[in-house]
Amino acid sequence: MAMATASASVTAPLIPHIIPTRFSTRTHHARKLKLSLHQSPTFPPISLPASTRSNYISTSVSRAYVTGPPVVSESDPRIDDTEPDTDKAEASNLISRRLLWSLLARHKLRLGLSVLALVGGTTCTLSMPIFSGRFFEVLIGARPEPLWKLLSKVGLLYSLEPIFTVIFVVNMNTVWEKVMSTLRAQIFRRVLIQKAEFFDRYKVGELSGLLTSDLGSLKDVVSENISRDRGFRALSEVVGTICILFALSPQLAPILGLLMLFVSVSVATYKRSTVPVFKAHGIAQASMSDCVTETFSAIRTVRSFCGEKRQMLMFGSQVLAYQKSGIKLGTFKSINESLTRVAVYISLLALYCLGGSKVKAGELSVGTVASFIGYTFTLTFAVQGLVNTFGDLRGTFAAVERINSVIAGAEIDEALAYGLEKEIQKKEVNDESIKLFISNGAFGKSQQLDSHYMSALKSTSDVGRLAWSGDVVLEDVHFSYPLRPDVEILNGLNLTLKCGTVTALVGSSGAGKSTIVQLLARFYEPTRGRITVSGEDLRTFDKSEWARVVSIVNQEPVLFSVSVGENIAYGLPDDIVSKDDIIKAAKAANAHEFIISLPQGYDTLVGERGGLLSGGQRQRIAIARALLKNAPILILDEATSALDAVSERLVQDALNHLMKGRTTLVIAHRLSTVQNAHQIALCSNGQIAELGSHMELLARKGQYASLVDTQRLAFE
Ligand SMILES: Nc1ncnc2c1ncn2[C@@H]1O[C@H](COP(=O)(O)OP(=O)(O)OP(=O)(O)O)[C@@H](O)[C@H]1O
Repeated sequence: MAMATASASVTAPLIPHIIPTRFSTRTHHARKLKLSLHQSPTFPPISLPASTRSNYISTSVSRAYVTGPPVVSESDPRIDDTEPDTDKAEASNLISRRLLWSLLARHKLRLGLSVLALVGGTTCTLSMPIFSGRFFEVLIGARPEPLWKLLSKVGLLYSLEPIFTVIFVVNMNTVWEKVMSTLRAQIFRRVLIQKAEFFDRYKVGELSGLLTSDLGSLKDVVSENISRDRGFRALSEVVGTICILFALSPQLAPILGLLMLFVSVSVATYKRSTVPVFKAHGIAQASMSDCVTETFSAIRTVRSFCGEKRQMLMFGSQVLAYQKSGIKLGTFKSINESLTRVAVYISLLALYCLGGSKVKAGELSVGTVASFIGYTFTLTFAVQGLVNTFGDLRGTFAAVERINSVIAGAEIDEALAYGLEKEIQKKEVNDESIKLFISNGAFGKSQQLDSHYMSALKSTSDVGRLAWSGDVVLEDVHFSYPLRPDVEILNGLNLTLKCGTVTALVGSSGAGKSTIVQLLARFYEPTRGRITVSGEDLRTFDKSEWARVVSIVNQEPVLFSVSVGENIAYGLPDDIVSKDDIIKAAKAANAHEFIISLPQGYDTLVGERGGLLSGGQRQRIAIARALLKNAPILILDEATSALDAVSERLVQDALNHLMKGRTTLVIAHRLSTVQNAHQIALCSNGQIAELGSHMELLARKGQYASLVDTQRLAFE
């Protein structure tokens, strides 16, 4: 583009008009589950790997579903899980041609207007050289038309062309921005409802790349190609120019037109082949900036190791690499720019020779040759724009394939997806940002909510009531992480968390304590066995409902980079939380005092992941957040080891307050917590090996007693 503009400025004096981006005992449940994995009523069906399917249809899973009636009868048409292969392929591709068309079809009026403006603008552009030719003919007296009349027509063309351009660009851009917003929102939602193993498999950077650079490439294919010398306009200008050349001079057009096409395509293809040089310069710049970021973010480590010289060496070599690629880039830039001119010069020279001789022989008018000069420029720039557009398309196809391959190979967490769908539907339809996530059928029939499945799930009030009044029981729980299916982490674990009491979970590192927490939080589901609350299998509740009754406070709580107040209010993300409630929660969490001493009090920003606060402050905010949430079940990864004595006491007081009256499971790190718990469970070899009070377990002189012996100091 820059090159084209530069070249255009050279030619501008010659030709003034060239101015150049988702239950009973037996196999029903297993079948239903298998089905729903294939035929999500909310999202396009996803084909599962064979290993995953067999997990879901194992008898142990059906055993898990012993609480409710069968949801889907044998006659239900959805039981048939065979689908045509083409449908499967189409369904697994989130971004398909069909989807893009259906999203574009929502903007028929704007698209129609764009097409009209494109035709109008191209007509104006392509008419200009004709009028230039006539202008010369009038000047030399070869055309008996008054000059003012001709100039007024030229003036009209000059006024209309920019108007058509504005109408075309504004409408195309608006339509594409809207399509891209819907796509971006839907991909975000699709990633958000993936099973936990999806996030084990892909790095955060890879996922954010899908939504930023990959989707950005799809956006650019239109946004960057609606300018005068790219995309549709370039295509229409190339086709139009060739037609006009033939109409003006059937003798000259085959030779000149083909020559111009050949030269322009060759130059444009060569220029396109230099794109890696431009990219290499960008990569050199990125490495230089990575080096700066790494050095200054780890400045204390650099200083403590006297690493300044090493960092200088590293930065120096990056600077030299950047310099080298910059010089190379400059050379290629100038070659590219010159080549554009060479393309124009060759075409012009051929025109002067052939056209000139025809004029001399009286076979062609001066005006026609003058028009040909204009078309030489139009064709040269339009062809180069077109080659660039095709190059962009290649990158876009690769990006779309990347998005589709990541999404197609993944499984939607259905219990989460259904709950989310219900939530979205509850929201005010006027809320613009939620509207983006409502696909209105654009993502296929399967996007509609399966009310049959939904009605089978227990209502929200049920979960809350059951969790506040009943025990949470892990019954014969077996579990392997999906990414390591051969390694059984839990093998027939049984544990009852008595309602309103504290259970301390202890065990050696890697025993599976955090895994139990992950299952209780339903980040993963047991491979065999079940977890119940008041006797009801957790899988009969959608995950959003379950999430509302469980609070988790981690060892290293993650805060969002918003204000302290907003972080506490996140305990109830869908509600408007009053400042009084936030302060109440903060006070109960021993956090109020330090918060009001911050520069902007509750409005103080906490920085990335809460980095502007101390570890103890972050934990107390997380505790305040959990207090505000007021969930009946509490999971605590007690961690006070990193805190000083004062912080530790403040955090411990806050935790004691939080645990009161709740069914609590705490991965205990401190002896005092273990001693004060109603029961202690020792996890070993994927099972609860010992269970009882501190004194009972000590008297047993088993693993717990030796753990206390060997780690007494750590506990205290
Ligand atoms: N996402 C995962 N995918 C695969 N394996 C995992 C995953 N998370 C944990 N594991 C494995 O599961 C086993 C149990 O890990 P877990 O984190 O539950 O132990 P833990 O008792 O909490 O240990 P610690 O006290 O050190 O935190 C370990 O062998 C670990 O490597």
